[in-house]
Amino acid sequence: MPTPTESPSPAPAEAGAPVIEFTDVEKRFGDNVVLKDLNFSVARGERVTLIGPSGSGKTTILRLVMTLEELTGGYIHIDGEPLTHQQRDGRRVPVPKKQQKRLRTRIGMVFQQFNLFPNMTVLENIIEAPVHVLSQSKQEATQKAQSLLEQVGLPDKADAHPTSLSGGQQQRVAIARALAMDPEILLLDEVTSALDPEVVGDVLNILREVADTTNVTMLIVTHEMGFARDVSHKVMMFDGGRVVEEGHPETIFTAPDHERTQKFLGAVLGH
Ligand SMILES: Nc1ncnc2c1ncn2[C@@H]1O[C@H](COP(=O)(O)OP(=O)(O)OP(=O)(O)O)[C@@H](O)[C@H]1O
Repeated sequence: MPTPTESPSPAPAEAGAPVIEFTDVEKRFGDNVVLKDLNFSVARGERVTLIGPSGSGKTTILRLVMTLEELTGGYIHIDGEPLTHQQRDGRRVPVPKKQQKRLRTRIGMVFQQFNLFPNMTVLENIIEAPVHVLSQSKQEATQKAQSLLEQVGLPDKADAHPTSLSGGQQQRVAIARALAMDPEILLLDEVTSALDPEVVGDVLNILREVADTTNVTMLIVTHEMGFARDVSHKVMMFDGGRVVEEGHPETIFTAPDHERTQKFLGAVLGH
């Protein structure tokens, strides 16, 4: 198990078919082409950090996987199944909504701004999807929620409302809510960017533990390069809507003579 100072070993070679696959993905907002002919794949259990200049489309990639944005070109496959569009008789057509919904239940996302339901208690936030989407009994979902609240260090907050919690506490609830669905894929979108510096470490340690103790596939957008280095098997750098560099974090973060890497690290670290 990696300690916080070690990088993880490469993802297992037997990982097999990709669990996330982008094929010729294009995303445009009006005339603004954000992603163009984007191709990459992520193996099962692999943890990949996306880095790149502001506006390069990192968040958009996560939101496309979560089906929060409409895919304007190309294909995304989850575990070999088309997520939003497929080819039929040489044409690109949408997949049935039911299929999209089913695949989506296997994906969890934690957002920069927590996105908890303010009118629900912490417990209600966590059990909402397991009960309504996975049809778990309320009792089963509540039991699991309690254990997740312990895992994130908030065992006595089940009845609290999100607004009465600090940012760090809200983010821990959001992590518990994502984990309550037992996701195969966890998307982390700058999850510490809205937090006070003194609580960032606590939240990252919870996520380190998730990385150490589960086989969940992770796509991570973060400015916390220490965290990225500790948990990622791979770092992918984006620019101009494409992957311009990828590699093991040790290679990417420590290549002193690599001009482009240094430029990107400078950009993300604000140097
Ligand atoms: N809902 C939207 N409507 C219009 N344009 C959008 C929308 N969401 C994102 N964009 C545009 O897409 C581009 C990529 O945004 P995105 O947030 O994915 O970049 P990012 O790499 O995550 O940036 P940052 O590091 O600053 O968070 C930007 O030009 C942004 O303005």
